Amino acid sequence: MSPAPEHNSVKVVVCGAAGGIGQPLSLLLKQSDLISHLALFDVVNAAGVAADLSHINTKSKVTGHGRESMDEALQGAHTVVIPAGVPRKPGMTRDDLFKINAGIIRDLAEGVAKNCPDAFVLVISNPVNSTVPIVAEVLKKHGIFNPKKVFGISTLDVVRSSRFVSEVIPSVDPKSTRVTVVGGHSGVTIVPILSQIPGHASLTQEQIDALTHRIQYGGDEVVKAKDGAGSATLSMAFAGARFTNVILEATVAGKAGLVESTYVNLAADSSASTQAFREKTQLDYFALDVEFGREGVSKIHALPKVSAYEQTLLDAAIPELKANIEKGASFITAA
Ligand SMILES: NC(=O)c1ccc[n+]([C@@H]2O[C@H](COP(=O)([O-])OP(=O)(O)OC[C@H]3O[C@@H](n4cnc5c(N)ncnc54)[C@H](O)[C@@H]3O)[C@@H](O)[C@H]2O)c1
Ligand SMILES: O=C(O)C[C@H](O)C(=O)O
Repeated sequence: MSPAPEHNSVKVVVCGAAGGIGQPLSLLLKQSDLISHLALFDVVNAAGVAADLSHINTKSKVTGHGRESMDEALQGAHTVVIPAGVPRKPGMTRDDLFKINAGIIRDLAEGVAKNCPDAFVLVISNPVNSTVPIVAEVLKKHGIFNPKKVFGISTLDVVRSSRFVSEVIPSVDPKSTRVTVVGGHSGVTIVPILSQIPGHASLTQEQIDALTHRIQYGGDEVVKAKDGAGSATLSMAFAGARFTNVILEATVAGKAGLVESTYVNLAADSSASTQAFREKTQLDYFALDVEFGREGVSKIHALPKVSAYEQTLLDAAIPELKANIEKGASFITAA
């Protein structure tokens, strides 16, 4: 077991820190007392963003690192958060981003292997269903993959679910109601388990259909509204900071019992129930509720009881997810 990091030696790196997500995410992370050094890496304008944030009177030191200094940025990191890469424009799927983002993620994962092999790696860049397997395969190639420490941030699906459900069921408080969202992070692979939320019985099937569709395609709503200027950035920064803070609270502050849905390698939990699920689905990655401890994943919660309707959603999600995972993994293994 690795020793708990001292609060004054927790370096968090944001890769893609000058982007639409990277800037507000870095701003939110600057507010954390658990971070002692916030390193901002980007191929453009990292120094400017870092200079700006460095004036905020919170605990962390802020440094900026440009194209030539990725190694310096990543050196000794505790946690690496990755929103680097291109976002969608109207008419594109997340998978259309693979051509450009796969190589960016591979190179960043190589940087992690070289400079901070023990780091927690939190991937935001799309297509998440494929970029997480890319990171894992690079780390496996170097013999350092720890499935308890690599995550796809699917928190935005959870955040949207809580908000959208509260608009339909007035008794639901969007802040305190956490909806379990499983599967992956794109279209039909996003499966919200609405049958488990309080007040579900009051929903008509038409409302369940509409809510499910809105959660699965919430990203498209933003892409359409931004009309060519990108995809969700502010809500993603909020979701990304929420997930990063959970990781820091569990691994640095030692807070027990924290649970968040995240896209994770199912080898992270060797329990019979997780391995039976892996066997049944034939999937190596799946978003499920995960409980965190000092070392990262402490437990992957079983898929909750699902309704017949949700089972049809899962049946549609699994083949697409499988193809997405294979595409990401083979980008490294077949190279
Ligand atoms: N997981 C999610 O729920 C979720 C939500 C929203 C967006 N995203 C994804 O996040 C990614 C970023 O979105 P955005 O709106 O911030 O895009 P953006 O274009 O505004 O910012 C991306 C940043 O990455 C930087 N970058 C590019 N290549 C890099 C490299 N090799 N190393 C370091 N930095 C590099 C760019 O210079 C830019 O500053 C996209 O792929 C998008 O699809 C994911
Ligand atoms: O929709 C996108 O492309 C960005 C992100 O994955 C989202 O869900 O908002």
